Amino acid sequence: MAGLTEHQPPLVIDDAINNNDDDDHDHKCNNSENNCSSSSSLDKGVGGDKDMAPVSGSSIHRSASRPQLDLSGAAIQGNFEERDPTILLPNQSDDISHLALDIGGSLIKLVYFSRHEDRLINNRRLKSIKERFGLLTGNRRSYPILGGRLHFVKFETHKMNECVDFIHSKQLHRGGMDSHGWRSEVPDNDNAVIKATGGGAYRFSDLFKEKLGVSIDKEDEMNCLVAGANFLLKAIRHEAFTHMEGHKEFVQIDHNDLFPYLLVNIGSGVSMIKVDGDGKFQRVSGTNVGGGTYWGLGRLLTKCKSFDELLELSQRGDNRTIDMLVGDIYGGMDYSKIGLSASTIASSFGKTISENKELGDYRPEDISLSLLRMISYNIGQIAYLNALRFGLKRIFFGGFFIRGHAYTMDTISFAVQFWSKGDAKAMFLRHEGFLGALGAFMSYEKHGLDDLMVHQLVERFPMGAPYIGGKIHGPPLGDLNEKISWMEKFVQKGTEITAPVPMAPPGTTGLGGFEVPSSKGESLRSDASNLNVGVLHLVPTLEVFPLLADLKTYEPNTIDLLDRGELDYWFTVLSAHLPDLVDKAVASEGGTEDAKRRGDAFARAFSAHLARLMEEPAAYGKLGLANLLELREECLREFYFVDAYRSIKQRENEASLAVLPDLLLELDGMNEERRLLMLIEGVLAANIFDWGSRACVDLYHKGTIIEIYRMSRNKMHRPWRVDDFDIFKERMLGSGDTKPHPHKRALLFVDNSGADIVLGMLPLAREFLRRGTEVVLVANSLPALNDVTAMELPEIVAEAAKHCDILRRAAVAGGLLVDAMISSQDRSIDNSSSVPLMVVENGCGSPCIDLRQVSSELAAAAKDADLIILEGMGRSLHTNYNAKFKCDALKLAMVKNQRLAEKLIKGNIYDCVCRYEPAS
Ligand SMILES: Nc1ncnc2c1ncn2[C@@H]1O[C@H](COP(=O)(O)OP(=O)(O)O)[C@@H](O)[C@H]1O
Ligand SMILES: CC(C)(COP(=O)(O)O)[C@@H](O)C(=O)NCCC(=O)O
Ligand SMILES: [Mn+2]
Repeated sequence: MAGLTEHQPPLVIDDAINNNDDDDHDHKCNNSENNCSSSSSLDKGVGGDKDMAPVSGSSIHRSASRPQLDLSGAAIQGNFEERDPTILLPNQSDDISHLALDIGGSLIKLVYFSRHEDRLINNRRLKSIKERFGLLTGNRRSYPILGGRLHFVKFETHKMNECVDFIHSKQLHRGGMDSHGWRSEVPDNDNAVIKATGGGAYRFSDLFKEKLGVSIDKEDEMNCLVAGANFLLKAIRHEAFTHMEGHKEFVQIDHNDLFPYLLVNIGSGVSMIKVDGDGKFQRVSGTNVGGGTYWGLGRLLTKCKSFDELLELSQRGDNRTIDMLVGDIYGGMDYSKIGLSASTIASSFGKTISENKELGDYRPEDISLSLLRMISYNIGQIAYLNALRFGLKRIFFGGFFIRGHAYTMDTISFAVQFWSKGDAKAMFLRHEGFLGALGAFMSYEKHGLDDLMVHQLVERFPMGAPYIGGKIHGPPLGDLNEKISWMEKFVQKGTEITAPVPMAPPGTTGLGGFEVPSSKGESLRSDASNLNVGVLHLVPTLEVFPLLADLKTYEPNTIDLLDRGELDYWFTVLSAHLPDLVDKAVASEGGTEDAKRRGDAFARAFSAHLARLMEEPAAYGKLGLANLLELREECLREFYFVDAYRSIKQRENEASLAVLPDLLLELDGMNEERRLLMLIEGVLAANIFDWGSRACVDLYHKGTIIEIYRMSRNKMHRPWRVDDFDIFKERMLGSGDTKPHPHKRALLFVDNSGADIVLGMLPLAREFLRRGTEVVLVANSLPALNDVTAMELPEIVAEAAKHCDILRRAAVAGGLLVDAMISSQDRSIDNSSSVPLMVVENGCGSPCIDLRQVSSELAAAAKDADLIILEGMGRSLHTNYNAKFKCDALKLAMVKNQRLAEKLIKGNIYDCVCRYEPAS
């Protein structure tokens, strides 16, 4: 649709409990043998149809802990004999709840929320776990917002008709509010009310009534700006950042120390608001020289057709031809006595008076830059003066004038820094232009957004849409086909993918002067501001892992990609892995034409993200290796690759289960001490099955799964590179006559499918069970590489339990084995005679884990745990290697990457880590 001047990715609000949702309802899954089955392996019971891949539950998850596609009631449409028949997803819905507008002098900002029906939890394992940990008994708060997304769109105000058409085409105006403040599905909208703020709420009130039949409920603009800013600053981890000399840094906001601050909203005009708390504020100043001035004057002086064009021109400008500099007045010298360098602007546009030149004699590029600097600097200065007036140290800048533009932010920051002598700080917001609209949205009563916590929001990155900037028809995540064609179109505009956003430091002289922007690229990329904003999913059930020793100092990432060498290395590794991954992904969906198209689009989208991050590592927030690895998984899901390694996982599970009985027999013939060593060795050896590691994948060509496993075991010589085994053994077995009490509950964070889980972690779990320690297997909510998921574990455990009484009784006690397997009489006997073996999902879909955001069931399971075992590179090295816990912690991994081995443990590839840290 032509009316969209630019697109902002949606703030996605979603829910973990309800296995429902997705707005991509018209995607057709064209593959009969794959994942579009309507029932899961669990629903079928253990030992069910082996031909069905044990991957999905009642829904296919697409984002961490957030189910995306509702497959319930899925049915083949048309001829069953046909190859690749279309499957309908009748319950896939995308009903719209709220719409709020901010109609400003230049732009209309639109925020709308789409939600999804609550669905029943029909997963037995989940139900049993939730019952066990009291998660179904009403001790959680009830969340009024469950499932859905917040979408952000903007239009130019003079194209109001297109905005109205957009609202109409999406039927965003239909329906009134129900008792929860939600839009109810009433067909007629006589009483429908839309919240709106900004001057246009008054100006266009009649038009809305006339064209859409809705009334506008006007909300105070300042109120909305403040509400929007407070929400963003409290609820989003990487919302605010500083930007100085091309360097962007995220600011951790302490919620208890947020107020007071100065909010400077640079829209058409500029408002400066002193904010003292929620709803407590005062508009203390403003200036009429704002975004409208830049856009208006700039248009007149340069004949630019769009704001972006004007901004883009400034990239190639040199303001020295327009501005009168200190050096011009002082014969090329600094005026150092008062701290002014020769390149300081003495008078904006000052040079244009003295020469005998017409407008046409000046380069539009230079004019645009002078204008941009004049206005940005002026606003920065006035903002600082107001901060000074009220003793405020922090100034947050919002409004669409900023547009994520590096030079604008640097100029403002410079002004604040220069005049305050470093005392006050300019900060910017990633959702810069949507503060008012968000505030209007929040003014709907009982929406539940205002008491959200940081850990309940998961940020994802927008795919597809951001890359084509202006000409977008709807929210980027709306429709798979559209998404793919965006990526396809993008190939034609190929250069833009890698065209750098000019982010190079402008280079200040340090004395108040700026050099010209040293732009790397030819143009301002149209998606520059879009890509700064991630997609936010609200997952009300996420919690902080309660066993973290100190949340404040916890940093999940071991490797900080701000180190350029590291970033370059991982960029190369992930790029090199891409073709292979695409092959696997396409094959996992049956290798159809549709799958190939999606595979192609995925590769492009992921490459584009990598390229973007290479240019600006902080584009999406603070970047660590875990974020990159997660981005890859999210990107796969974005293009509907549900589980790229599905068949590999299945094959490896089967091969490993076949040799498990022999292994258990061998272990049972050993004494305790030897057995414990063998078990830990076994975990480390089996961790070699990692399809994310280039080196390991190369190895797999050299033998069968079992041969590689044996080879790996045979190479397990102690001491390992990090070897705390003896301390761990002492805690487990004691020394001399002292027999320590067994742990009460162990949380085993498992990693890969196949040998890793079956021959490594399950036998270890069995040892704990044998010793009377309850075991909780903690596995991914969503697939990531070849990692085993919580959904797949019950079936694996059931298979293993066929050969092992300890596992069987514990699995029964833990509610893992379903009725089909045993009679209820057996169950009651078994229940009383074993500690339970349980499975919980961890709340994420990545090979790494950020323990600030885990599933509520994991958090509940952690309450009684006194030992945690983190296994695998992703969970115990890339993330959490330095994490400290309130309980005993064992970190086990084989290092399958040479660079990491050198850096982290001063060792080599295939070295092992057995790090044990007693409770701190
Ligand atoms: N695509 C765009 N079209 C027009 N103006 C834009 C665009 N992107 C950024 N701007 C800048 O943003 C300003 C509007 O900011 P905004 O926060 O929306 O304020 P308002 O509510 O007054 O419209 C414009 O005056 C212009 O400087
Ligand atoms: C993605 C991984 C962390 C998974 O490792 P795991 O947690 O399974 O031990 C690992 O495969 C990895 O770091 N790969 C990097 C790429 C490479 O070395 O080729
Ligand atoms: Mn793994």
